Amino acid sequence: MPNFRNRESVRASLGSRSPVLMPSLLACDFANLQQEIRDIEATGVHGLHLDVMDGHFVPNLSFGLPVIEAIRAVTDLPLDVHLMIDNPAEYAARYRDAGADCITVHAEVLDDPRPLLDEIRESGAMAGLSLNPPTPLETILPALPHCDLVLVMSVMPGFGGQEFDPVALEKLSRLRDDPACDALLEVDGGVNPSTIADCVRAGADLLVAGTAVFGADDYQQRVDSLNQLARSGRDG
Ligand SMILES: O=C(CO)[C@@H](O)[C@H](O)COP(=O)(O)O
Ligand SMILES: [Fe+2]
Repeated sequence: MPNFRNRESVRASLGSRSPVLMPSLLACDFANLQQEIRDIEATGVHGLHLDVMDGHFVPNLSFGLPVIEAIRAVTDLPLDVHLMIDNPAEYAARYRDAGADCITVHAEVLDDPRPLLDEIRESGAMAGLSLNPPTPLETILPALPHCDLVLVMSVMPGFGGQEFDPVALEKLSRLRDDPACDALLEVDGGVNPSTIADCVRAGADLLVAGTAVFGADDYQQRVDSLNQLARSGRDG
C-alpha cells in the first residue's frame, strides 16, 4: 500500500531543506530500476522526480501508473510526479492513488488550472504547476495562491540531456520576488554542475537533475558536488 503523507508535511520537509536536489529517474537504468533507487537513496537525497510522458503533450513516452506504483512500493522518499500529459484532470487522482506526494500539471493544457490544483490539494498531495520556456509567467500568476510548487522548465519537456535555457532564471527571480508567491520553486532541465548554483541564486528550492546524476560513474560523488554547488548558490 502507498505510504500516504499529507502535503503540508512533505512541503514543510522539502522547504526546510532548500536547496534540494531531486534526481530524475528518467535518466536511470530502467532494467535495474530497484537497484538504481537503492543506489540513489544511499546518497542521502530527499526526493525523486518522476517524469510521466504521453506521446501527445510531449513527443516522447516514458512510464505511467504501474511504474509509479512499483516505485512507491520500494521507497519512502517523497515522489514528485511531473505529468507531461494532455489530460491531467483525468489522471491526477489516479497518480495520487499510485503514491505520488506531489503532482505537477502543465499550464499549457489547462484553461484555468485552479480547480485541478485544488482537487490535487484535496487529495492530500502537493499541487504543482509547470510552464514551458516559451510560456509567459503572466499565464500562471492568477493560479499562484493554489500552488504548493511552481515547476519552471529550463528545456522543452520530453527528453533528458538537453541544454539549460536561461529564460528559466528570469522566471525564478520574478517568482521569488513576488509577494503573491509562497510556493516552492523547482527548476527542471539541463541542471548540472555548471548551472545549479545560478538556479539557486535565482530562487530555486528544488533542483531536478537527470543526466547530471545518473550519467555519473559515482552517484555519491556527483550528488555531494551538486549539493555543495547548490549551497554555494544559496550562501555565496
Ligand atoms: O521533465 C523532464 C524532461 O521533460 C526532466 O525532468 C528531465 O528528466 C531532466 O533531465 P536532464 O535535463 O536533467 O537530463
Ligand atoms: Fe521533469
